[in-house]
Amino acid sequence: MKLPAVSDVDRELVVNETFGPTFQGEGPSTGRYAHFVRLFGCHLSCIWCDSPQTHDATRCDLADEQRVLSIEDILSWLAAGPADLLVVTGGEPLLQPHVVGRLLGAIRERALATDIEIETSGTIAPTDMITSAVTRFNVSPKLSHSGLRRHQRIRPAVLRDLADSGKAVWKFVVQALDDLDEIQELVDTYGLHPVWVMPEGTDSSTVLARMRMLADPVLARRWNLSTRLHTLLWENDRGR
Ligand SMILES: Nc1nc2[nH]cc(C(=O)O)c2c(=O)[nH]1
Ligand code: SF4
Ligand SMILES: [Mg+2]
Repeated sequence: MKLPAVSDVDRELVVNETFGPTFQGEGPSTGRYAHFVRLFGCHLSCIWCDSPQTHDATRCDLADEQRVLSIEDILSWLAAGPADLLVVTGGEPLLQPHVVGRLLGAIRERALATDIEIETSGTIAPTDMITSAVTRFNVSPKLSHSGLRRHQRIRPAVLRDLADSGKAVWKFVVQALDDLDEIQELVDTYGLHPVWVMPEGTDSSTVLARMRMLADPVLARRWNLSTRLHTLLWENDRGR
């Protein structure tokens, strides 16, 4: 019997941009030398989304923002400038699970990155292949200020899956001090640990002001505080 050929869909990624070297700007690896693949597409629509070009046709010309790259294209790009940390972000990277799994497997096989992180909203469960390839999931469950309904942004089974992977950190985007109570409820309900709190903001003065507002209250809860280093350094520049 003739086996079906692997479909193109399994070999090709829909990408918004690749960039680096730069620094990982968020979460536990902040400051690390890093390369980024930003995948196209997101099923959510957070009011304050800082990457609308990945999915929001009302704000961006999406035809201009997407390109189809093969796994080999990305491997060649990484081989040309060897990565220490590869960050796969979006959009929502877990919308392309099969091809992302194959890509990450190939990167591991060829040792093209020391560590791999995925930035995800925590609303789509990762495949086993992805989970075994990554160093860490930086999971950002969205709070009510995202404008999303709770059932869109909080998927209990997915949160449990990610927590069970042993590779998740929980990075919450915060605008105001009241948001910390909302995080606490999610942390207590779903057993989320460790917690990272990160200010929402796409300009350095907002990020700094919110970090100053958050510092003591975050310490009081024994949580971690993330900056947005790329925003402090380069404001809202694309490809940084
Ligand atoms: N430097 C830098 N670090 C980042 N960490 C997460 C990012 C993202 O857009 O998900 C990001 C980004 O866009 N730039
Ligand atoms: S989940 Fe991320 S990419 Fe999607 S709309 Fe929200 S902030 Fe933007
Ligand atoms: Mg960003």
